[in-house]
Amino acid sequence: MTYKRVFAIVLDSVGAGEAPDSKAFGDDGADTLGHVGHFYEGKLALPNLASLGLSNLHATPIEGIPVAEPAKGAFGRMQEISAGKDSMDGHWEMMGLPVKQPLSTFPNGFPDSIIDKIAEFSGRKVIVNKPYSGTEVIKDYGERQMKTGELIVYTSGDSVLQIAAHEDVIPVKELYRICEYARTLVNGPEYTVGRIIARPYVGPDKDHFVRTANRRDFSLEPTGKTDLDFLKEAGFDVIGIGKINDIFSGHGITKGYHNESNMDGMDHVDEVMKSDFTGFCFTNLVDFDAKYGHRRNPEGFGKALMDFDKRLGGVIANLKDDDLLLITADHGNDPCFRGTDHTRELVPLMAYSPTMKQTNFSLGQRATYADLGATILDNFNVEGNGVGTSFLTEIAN
Ligand SMILES: O=P(O)(O)O[C@H]1O[C@H](CO)[C@@H](O)[C@H]1O
Ligand SMILES: [Mn+2]
Ligand SMILES: [Mn+2]
Repeated sequence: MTYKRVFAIVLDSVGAGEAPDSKAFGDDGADTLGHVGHFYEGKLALPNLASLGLSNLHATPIEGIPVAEPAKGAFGRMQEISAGKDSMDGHWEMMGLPVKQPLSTFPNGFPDSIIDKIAEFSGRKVIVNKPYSGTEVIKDYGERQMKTGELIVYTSGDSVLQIAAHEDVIPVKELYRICEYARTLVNGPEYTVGRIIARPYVGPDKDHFVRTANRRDFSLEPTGKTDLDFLKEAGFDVIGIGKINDIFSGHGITKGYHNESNMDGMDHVDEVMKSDFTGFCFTNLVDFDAKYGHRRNPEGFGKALMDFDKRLGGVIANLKDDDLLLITADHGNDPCFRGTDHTRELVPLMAYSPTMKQTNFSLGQRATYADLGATILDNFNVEGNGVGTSFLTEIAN
């Protein structure tokens, strides 16, 4: 074992620029970090991410983020090989299970065969049933739902079936039950949907509706073993923070924490860092994506990055000699791009330990996100499914 504890933090949707296949997704030109930096005209202050090589790894330096000379650790970018660009694809691929078969998407809404069953099960009429932004859909249909108790079902460019419900009209527990039922309808073979997402919200009227932290993702069961399973079976601790537990349907996780927000997530990271464990702590911070990326709000996105960066300073300071920190993302969500969907991009990769031998070097452009999990398995001498190439020797202490 090289490192006793490995911490990976996924900055959900913080893409690092165009990927070789961006065009095939209609996303050529997307660059989440580059465009947020440009929006801030040099005032995006991310000193800790910068010290780990955030600008070094980008094709050209990000505006306002100095190239670290030298960078504290190793840096690079990773390319996605999964068919989709959703969180599930990204996280599964990081853990050695790329999603090779495209999952079902519904640009024209879900077929009656699915909608009718949801209506019958819930005893509620289904409305909307088309791609929509989740904050817009409650603005447009929330007041109606408060009167009628109908279910707001919508989707996006991703393989997702989302159900929005006012917490006072459809209690959260009932919403979860409906989502669990909807899950059973789309596990294949006809339709295979990545995630059913419960989207509860509160508020008196359309100008004051807010979505709550009771969001829950009901993912497809992993279609095979992931690196998390291999680690757990080998007796290591596998701690999931944020929607990690949901994304893997609890598989391979020994302890899970639900996040209220990015800052709450970082509180959990701090708490776990203070504990003694041997294994892997996997964190997802979703606010970048849900609150700013899909909302095409570059200002909020940059602010969230700066808030994270402040907390990162504490994490770096608290790392023990045998801790390894990895920072990456699951896809892009360029807040300056057209539409409101995720963007196919390369993702950043930063690796740092206070004791790593070699520093200030590039890990290059990794051919798959699975290199991350392969490195973690290699660190713990655990055999996996052979997907991905470990870069442990390069970052060893
Ligand atoms: O618009 P909201 O509800 O945030 O939904 C977004 O969140 C989903 C998961 O990231 C995406 O597929 C997109 O639909
Ligand atoms: Mn995501
Ligand atoms: Mn998203």
